[in-house]
Amino acid sequence: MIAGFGKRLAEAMAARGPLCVGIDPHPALLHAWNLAEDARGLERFALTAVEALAGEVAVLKPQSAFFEVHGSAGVAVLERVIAEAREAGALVLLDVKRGDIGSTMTAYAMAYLDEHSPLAADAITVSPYLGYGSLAPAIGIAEQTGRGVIVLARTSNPEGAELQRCLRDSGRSIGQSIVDSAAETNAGADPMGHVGVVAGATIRPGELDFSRLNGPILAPGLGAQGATVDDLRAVFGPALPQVLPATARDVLRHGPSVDGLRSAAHRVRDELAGLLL
Ligand SMILES: O=c1ccn([C@@H]2O[C@H](COP(=O)(O)O)[C@@H](O)[C@H]2O)c(=O)[nH]1
Repeated sequence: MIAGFGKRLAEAMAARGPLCVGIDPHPALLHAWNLAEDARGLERFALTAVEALAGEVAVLKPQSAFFEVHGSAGVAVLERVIAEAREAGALVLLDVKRGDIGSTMTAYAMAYLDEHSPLAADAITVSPYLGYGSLAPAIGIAEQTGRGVIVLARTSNPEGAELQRCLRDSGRSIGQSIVDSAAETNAGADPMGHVGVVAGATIRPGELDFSRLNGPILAPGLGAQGATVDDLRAVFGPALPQVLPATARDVLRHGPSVDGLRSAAHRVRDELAGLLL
């Protein structure tokens, strides 16, 4: 039986350090790497990032939007990126932020979490805007296939606060209620469950209580969005062992040299190593 995503992620973080690097082929980065803004440029960019990083960091996070923008050729590149990164030993978290009514959610789950799909990653990001319960098909299929689902709770962008900090009747914020729902799903899992949450490294310290989560916390916002390692310490405190800090542009701007990308990732990884001391 395949091990659960929580266990696989905990092992990868212990072996390689807790760093997730995003593969975000922004047009500006393609230009900076002297690549054409087309599917061939995309392919060179993304596979260079895989070559440089897949043997080094715990998790690679391709941003689906930057592949989809190139149509079917871009999606074909994404399929290769997922396969080659996994082959080289990285866990692949596909940042695709899907969410829909349950019956459609099943199709999304089959597309990204079923073993036989060409787009199957180790985990995906999902949006709970249609209700945490609507994500049940993805959560169930992920559990069966040893994969993970990372639910947006309190995103790193400044606009996220207006919705995610709103209080529900229970007095909890929407973001906190997502964390609490994930905690219910993960209860009893060891070392942690397969349902994670997104909580930006940019949010205010003390906004969320992760004490019952028992699952991974994807923390984007490090680097280009302004968050620092000190912010991670302040925001996540005792939950730091579950935190997977994520950064994309801050590493990718050191390409196209494979050594440059690798050194940049190592610098961030080494800085993060001090977090748990
Ligand atoms: O709350 C969120 C959720 C996802 N993201 C994604 O992460 C990367 C961030 O890239 P940087 O270059 O490190 O800023 C990007 O793909 C976002 O879509 C996020 O930033 N915040």
